Amino acid sequence: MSPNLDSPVQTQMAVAVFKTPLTGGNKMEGKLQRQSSGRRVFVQTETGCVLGMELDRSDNVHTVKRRLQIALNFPTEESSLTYGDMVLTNDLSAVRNDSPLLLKRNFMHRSSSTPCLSPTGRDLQQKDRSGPIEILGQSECFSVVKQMVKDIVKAMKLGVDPLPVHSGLGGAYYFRNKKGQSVAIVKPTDEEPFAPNNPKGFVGKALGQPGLKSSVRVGETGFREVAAYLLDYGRFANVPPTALVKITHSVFNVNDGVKGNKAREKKMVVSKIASFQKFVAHDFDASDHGTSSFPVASVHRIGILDVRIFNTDRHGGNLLVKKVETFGEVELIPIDHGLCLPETLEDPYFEWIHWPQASLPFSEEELEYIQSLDPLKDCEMLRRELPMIREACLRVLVLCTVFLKEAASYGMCLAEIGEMMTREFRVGEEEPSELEVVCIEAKRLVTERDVFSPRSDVMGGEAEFQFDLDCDELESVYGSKMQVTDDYFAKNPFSNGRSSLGKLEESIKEEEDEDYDDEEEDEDNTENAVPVMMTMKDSFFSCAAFHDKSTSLSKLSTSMKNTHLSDTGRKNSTKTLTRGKSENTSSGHKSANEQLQASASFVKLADMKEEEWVVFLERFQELLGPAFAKRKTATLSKRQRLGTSCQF
Ligand SMILES: Nc1ncnc2c1ncn2[C@@H]1O[C@H](COP(=O)(O)OP(=O)(O)OP(=O)(O)O)[C@@H](O)[C@H]1O
Repeated sequence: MSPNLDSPVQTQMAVAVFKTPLTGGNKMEGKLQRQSSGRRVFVQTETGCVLGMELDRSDNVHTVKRRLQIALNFPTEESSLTYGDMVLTNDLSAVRNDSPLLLKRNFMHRSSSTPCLSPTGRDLQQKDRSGPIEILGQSECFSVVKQMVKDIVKAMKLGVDPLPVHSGLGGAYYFRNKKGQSVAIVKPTDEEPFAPNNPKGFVGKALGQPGLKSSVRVGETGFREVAAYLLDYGRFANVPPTALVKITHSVFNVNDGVKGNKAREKKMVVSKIASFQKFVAHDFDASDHGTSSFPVASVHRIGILDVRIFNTDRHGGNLLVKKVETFGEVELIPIDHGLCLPETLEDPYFEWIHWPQASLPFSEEELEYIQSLDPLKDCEMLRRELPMIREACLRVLVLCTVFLKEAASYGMCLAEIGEMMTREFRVGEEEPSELEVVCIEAKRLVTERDVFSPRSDVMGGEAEFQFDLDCDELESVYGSKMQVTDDYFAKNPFSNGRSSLGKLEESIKEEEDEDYDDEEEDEDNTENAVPVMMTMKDSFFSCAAFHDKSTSLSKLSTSMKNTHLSDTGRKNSTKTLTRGKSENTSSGHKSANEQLQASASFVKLADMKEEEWVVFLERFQELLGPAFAKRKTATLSKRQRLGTSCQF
């Protein structure tokens, strides 16, 4: 048998043999599916081949691989079946109904241009009974999508073909109703930029490798689009309904062995995992038009979403603009959220950051919405609806939501929040954003808590602020499993959405108590005890009061407000990143995990153990006050210099 896992031709052939797609969604099959007590999964190979299969209770990784081997005619011994962060060894009980699984080859030197070998056409044992468009997920939020699917399937049966979208870097298709009107835009995950079947020449990577943004893997933008929709509670920011689907059609692109070349003479039906988003008729996008007519509320709402999901791709083209009846009014429709929720903090992109609307204060309603956000619930919901989502992405979501809530309750406006999240870029080098600086410091405090425990023998001397970016020597951020247990969030103090000040005071109080206990305990161990102050010495939070046991709460918070985040400290104590270098570095012999990690990351969230992460979040929240104070001072002096005024 040939090692032709990457063969796209097989994909087409295998799926074609399993069923005739346009009739595959018939009533009988739907019925069969519903009657089955088992789960249905969609297995995707690294080159995008998708196969739907029903799992019995007795199924395990071995039996699934065997079926794939028969169906797709490639050896599966040297491959792993992955499910988000999980590499499935044998047991499949964690896999939920309608989940996409990825079959990855174990060796790294693969090429997405492996020559295609013909399938044997042997009698296939596993039938793919799924219909032409299957929604992956059960959320009620998908009811709108269900109706669209029905309309499209009807039109497909009548021969109304989808139309390829020419703009954008990835493969995208407008699927239409029987009147020929666009109903949905479908973006297959294996046609993303750099993915094996990208129709626009941007190919060269296998699914699961770092993509256009190094903190978002190839093939993983689809579920992010869905996450943005699901997180947009009450359609606050107006994200169009979006679902993940398994979709079968001959319009989709499959490249041959030569990079970027399309070589399919005759179109064959092929199944893909794709994002499926409601098509919204619009007049232009935000890059084509002046922004002064954009409603303040719309800008704020989209900005709030972008901050929560750490959107790295909010450029003008990703904001559709629709004229409304009322004179001069427009509606904004945010699209393309495939590059949100990266696996690590990087440089976000917020087009709205310099729009005057973003500098206006949040309204009462917006503040209420922000305060009602609960990152615990968000994570629970996303794990439920999108079980393939990586914990690293959820950590970014939690961090950003906490940041947003704290910032808003401190009185920061959207522009200030966005600026604090954005990196400075000077002479080809990137410096960490203010948000990252706070994270780096919080992480240092967590580390020091471990290293400089009261009984530690280590006398560290200069507790220099260090951040090591030498990626090669570090355990992979993404590979290292975050030991997240079920009760993690029960313990996580950041889940209740309580006001920042209360939380801050509480944790400081706890810290005082803790320190007091430590003090008592260590009275007899003074030789070994490491003075906490020492560890703070060179921190850019060089605020002596911070850990002073005798400091009263009020004194403490005043002194923290007066603390300066020193720019020199920031420069000296953190390494800068050279954008070109970090993004263009050859992947060499590194694994996909290592390559992701080697991306432009100043601070890793995913490598912390559960307990560390909880402590980290506490420290992070405590450190935000001084950071906001510093930003306020900077904004004030800038305003004084420039004398700005915004009028709407
Ligand atoms: N929900 C939608 N409704 C209507 N048109 C849409 C929608 N989503 C996308 N489009 C159109 O399709 C085009 C391509 O979509 P999109 O930007 O999401 O694709 P992409 O390949 O991810 O693009 P990019 O390279 O800019 O990241 C958009 O510029 C827009 O014109």
